[in-house]
Amino acid sequence: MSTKLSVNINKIATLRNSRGGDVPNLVQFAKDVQEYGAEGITIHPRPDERHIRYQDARDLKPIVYTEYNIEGNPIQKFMDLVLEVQPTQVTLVPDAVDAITSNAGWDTIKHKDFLTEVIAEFKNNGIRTSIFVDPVIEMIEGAKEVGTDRIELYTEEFAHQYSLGNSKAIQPYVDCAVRANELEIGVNAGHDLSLDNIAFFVKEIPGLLEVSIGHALISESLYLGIENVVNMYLNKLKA
Ligand SMILES: CC(=O)[C@@H](O)[C@H](O)COP(=O)(O)O
Ligand SMILES: NCC(=O)COP(=O)(O)O
Repeated sequence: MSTKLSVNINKIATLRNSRGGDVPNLVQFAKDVQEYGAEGITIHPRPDERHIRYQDARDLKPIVYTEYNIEGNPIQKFMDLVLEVQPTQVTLVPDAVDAITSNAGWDTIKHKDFLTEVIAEFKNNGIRTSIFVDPVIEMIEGAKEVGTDRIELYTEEFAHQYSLGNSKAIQPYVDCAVRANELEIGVNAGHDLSLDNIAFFVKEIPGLLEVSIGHALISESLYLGIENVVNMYLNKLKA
């Protein structure tokens, strides 16, 4: 079993929106990265539509033939969109509306009843569920209680520590992945993963099913080219 690469295209929408037109075209970009080898497309339509717009989620649906992952805080408007679009997977993220980016995982104990209800709604509609969590064992065990198919390990702290030379920061993620595997919860990961840290991360994490990568991948592509970078990630994931 190898780890799938899902390309988060939020930053393409950021660039598009900056001039008010349709360049770069988001749909064409999603078609192209799949052709280059991406095994999924991830988007994160935020309530203020600062980058991905709700209409983008609809426009992308017919052209995503790999895995389609829509991330977001399950406010009613988001839930309605996901149920309408029917992606492969929905990833629930407890974002504050004004957050500059995703910056925390779910408290799966405190929000057990809410998450149980929301997850059941998506699963009853045939959509695979994942929830964004910090690498804390109790949160993984809470994830089992709410019935999610998968978790997404929030990897910002790992990425930051790894960049400082502290590779031991991987340990909580290893422990949580082991526990998730024991509980038969699928393991995804994302946030600040990059060409610098991905090979080490994927080597150490047991049963890693998917990584979703956007900010670093798009930034690296400015220098190395998107087709080249997608294949660099694929090679590191399959090594
Ligand atoms: C949940 C997560 O860490 C990312 O998927 C998120 O989509 C990043 O959002 P921005 O692209 O708005 O920073
Ligand atoms: N879920 C993580 C994601 O989709 C992309 O996060 P990042 O690579 O933009 O930090």
